[in-house]
Amino acid sequence: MTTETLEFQAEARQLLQLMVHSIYSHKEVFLRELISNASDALDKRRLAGLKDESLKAADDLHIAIEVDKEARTLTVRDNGIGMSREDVVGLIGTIARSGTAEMLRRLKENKESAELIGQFGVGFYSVFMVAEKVTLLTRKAGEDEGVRWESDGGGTYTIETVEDAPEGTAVTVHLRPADEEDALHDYTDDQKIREVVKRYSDFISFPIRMGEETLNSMKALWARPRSDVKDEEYREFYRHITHDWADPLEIIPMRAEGTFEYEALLFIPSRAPRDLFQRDARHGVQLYVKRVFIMDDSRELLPDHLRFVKGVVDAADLSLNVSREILQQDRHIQLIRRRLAKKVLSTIKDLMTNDAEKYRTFWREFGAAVKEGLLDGSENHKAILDIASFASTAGDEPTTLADYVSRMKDGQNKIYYVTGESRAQIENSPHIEALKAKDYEVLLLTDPVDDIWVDTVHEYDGKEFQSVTRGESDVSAEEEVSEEDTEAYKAVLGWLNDTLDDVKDVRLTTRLTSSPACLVSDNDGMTPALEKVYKAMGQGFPPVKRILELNPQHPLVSGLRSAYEKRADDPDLTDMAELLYGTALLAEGGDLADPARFATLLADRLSRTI
Ligand SMILES: Nc1ncnc2c1ncn2[C@@H]1O[C@H](COP(=O)(O)OP(=O)(O)OP(=O)(O)O)[C@@H](O)[C@H]1O
Repeated sequence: MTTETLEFQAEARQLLQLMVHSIYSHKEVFLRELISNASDALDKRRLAGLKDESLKAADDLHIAIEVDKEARTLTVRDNGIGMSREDVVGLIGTIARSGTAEMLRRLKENKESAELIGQFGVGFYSVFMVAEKVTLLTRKAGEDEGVRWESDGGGTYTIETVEDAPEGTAVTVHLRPADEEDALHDYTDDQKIREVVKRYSDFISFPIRMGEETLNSMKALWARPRSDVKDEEYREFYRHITHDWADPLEIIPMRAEGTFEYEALLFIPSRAPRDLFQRDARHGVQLYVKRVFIMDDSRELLPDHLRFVKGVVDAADLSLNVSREILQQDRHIQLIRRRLAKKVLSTIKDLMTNDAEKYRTFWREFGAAVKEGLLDGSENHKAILDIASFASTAGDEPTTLADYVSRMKDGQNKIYYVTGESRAQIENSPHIEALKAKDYEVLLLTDPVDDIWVDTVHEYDGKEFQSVTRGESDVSAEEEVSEEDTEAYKAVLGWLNDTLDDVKDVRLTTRLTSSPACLVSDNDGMTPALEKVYKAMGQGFPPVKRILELNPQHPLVSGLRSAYEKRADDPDLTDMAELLYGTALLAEGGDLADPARFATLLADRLSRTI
């Protein structure tokens, strides 16, 4: 058979370089990675056999560890799904994993990169921390020919077809000489191997054998009572199923007995994945049926707004052949989903009371996703509002709604909020001046989803949500607009209304104390932030016109009035009107339609005042 020499893909080469020169002190994790891959391959093999008679799996699915002290090799062998030639080139020769570029960047930048390697969990390539050379022999289930792959971790690898490979995969590591100083232990030592397997891979559900001896207990972690399981075991398991290097924020074991039995072991990660808001991203938990792995990324078992939750659900009464379509309709699955969702939310509620810091991390990472649950008419609105927190004018720390309500002033009966892109942009918005003057608190909502749920959820604890940028102000620092002012401004307001094409109406307000003007929406009108959300979703709308509100107490506004009374035809006044409108737009963080024109008008005005 001819042997071909191929090059690793560029990113893969870089990663290999880092492995070969690694000074990471826990190099033994390479064994964890090989066992983890073998275990995944065995899961896939068993599943393939269930789905296709002709692929009926060998009875004895297992992992074997073989050592040759003379040759200084360690082999991890499985009789799992195996790989075809294309698989090997595609899976081993390249790195498709998302986030690799980011990982490489951080590894290169970071001085302590050695420790980061372990944290990232670099998979198969970690073997090059301990290997001079690696040989992989594999045959895919159902195929006749096998493949032999070999590399020393430099820029290339060789690959050849072989006739007599056993089904499954064997990875043979040609070990570098042991060097305790470099944290290179002797991985041909039985005792060391036992220790490493026990430490990292005890829960693997297939036997890991060395000679006659089985090294792992194989106990499914979710089937063991919590009091029996060490936190470290949970964390290893979490790493095994998620490939997340950071420890989970919270571990939630569950068990239901009775008519429909299931066990679940859920994890709340400590940070959000970068694709949390990508529609087609992989999310969800693993589904098992009576300890048999059925599928990854099952999104049917948790509502979408909890898609970041990881873990395992083992249902007793499902068919092993269950498909995603069946899952979507299955009554029991819906029941499980409701229970899991309730449990996750109640766990967060407990965190709020018992571990404020963890709660804050949770909400910072996942709050925006959880709030999506407020949109779907789900039964958990109340539970979600209870665990939500929001930035507010009351202080730097986010507040819960319950705390907001407890701080409400006498006479205040609504929960006021303003939406926008960032706290900095909205906390000084002119709209909240009057509320500030009265010392009313305003929630500062900055997630895109906030603009939508405030429309579907109308109240909390009997208190209505009220946007400060919509409708007539019902909170005035002063009295109502006086009749005198109404009369005096009638003419100039009419003229402004005709002059400014971009606004729907111009009126006086008492909601402003220090700003000259602001823009508000009709009570049922769309807010600018919501317009942006729709635009981002690809839904355009004709621009929605808003109402320009003026503060009659402001010298600019009263000045404009008296100027208009004296010289209504002066073209300068039109420029002033435009500047006034532009200022209101800028004050709320909006975008000017023609910034250059605004700047020219402003410069022109200013130069005349010098
Ligand atoms: N023993 C094996 N049997 C079958 N396929 C394997 C085996 N080892 C690796 N593979 C295939 O190669 C791919 C790459 O493995 P690698 O360990 O680099 O990444 P991963 O397992 O996907 O992610 P990670 O190791 O970071 O968890 C695997 O996803 C799998 O498809």
